[in-house]
Amino acid sequence: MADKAVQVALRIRPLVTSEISKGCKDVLEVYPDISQVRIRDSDRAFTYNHIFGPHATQNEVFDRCIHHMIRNLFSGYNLTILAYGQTGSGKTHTMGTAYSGEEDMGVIPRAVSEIFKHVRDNFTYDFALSVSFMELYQEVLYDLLADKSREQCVLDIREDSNKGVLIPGLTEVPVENARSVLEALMRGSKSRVTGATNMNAQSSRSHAIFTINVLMQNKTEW
Ligand SMILES: Nc1ncnc2c1ncn2[C@@H]1O[C@H](COP(=O)(O)OP(=O)(O)OP(=O)(O)O)[C@@H](O)[C@H]1O
Repeated sequence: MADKAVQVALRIRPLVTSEISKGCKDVLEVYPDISQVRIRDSDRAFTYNHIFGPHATQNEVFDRCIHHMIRNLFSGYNLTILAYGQTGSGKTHTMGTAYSGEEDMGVIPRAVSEIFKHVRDNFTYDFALSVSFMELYQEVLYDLLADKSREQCVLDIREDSNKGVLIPGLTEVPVENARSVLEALMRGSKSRVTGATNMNAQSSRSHAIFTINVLMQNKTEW
């Protein structure tokens, strides 16, 4: 597991309509066999664990990068899926953070469905799952699942030498099925700050962390 503890995938999104109308062109050449991209007309090349070209589907991304890791959760490992990239590069689309129930689902809704498949198929353990959702905007942390006004949703970040980083007061919503997780995801997404940037008319303008906590206990130990 150690050599695979961190995997980096590159996803190249297709040009969006505004870019096509400005005459923008793709500048990356993909070499899937060696997991490499090269910048056209240059000698600069970059290698990743996985590369997805502009035509890759949401399903391919999930299947190749995430699906096999979900089961590690049930062996007690923490799993972080982090999307990183400049504004408009496709983080929200890939993660499915702005899930509305209609679009081609991104990573989070697919991961949620997979987690509940494991829970349903496992008869040895009892499970208690909960979710939290927070947003870091201009160095202030907000609780996206608290039923309060925005000003009352501000959270503190504290450090504890034993427990690491703590967020006292963060709302944790107990969830019993995939549907209730996705409802929490949609509810929290609506409270996020959005605005337009030069690169993205619907930019999120913040960092968001959606956490699923899985507590499992052997039925014979109760
Ligand atoms: N793989 C893809 N296929 C088709 N369209 C995509 C893809 N990835 C992103 N897009 C589109 O590109 C635009 C920008 O994507 P998105 O909002 O996900 O970017 P972002 O990285 O979250 O930006 P920001 O940091 O500004 O919030 C959106 O219109 C989105 O629908």
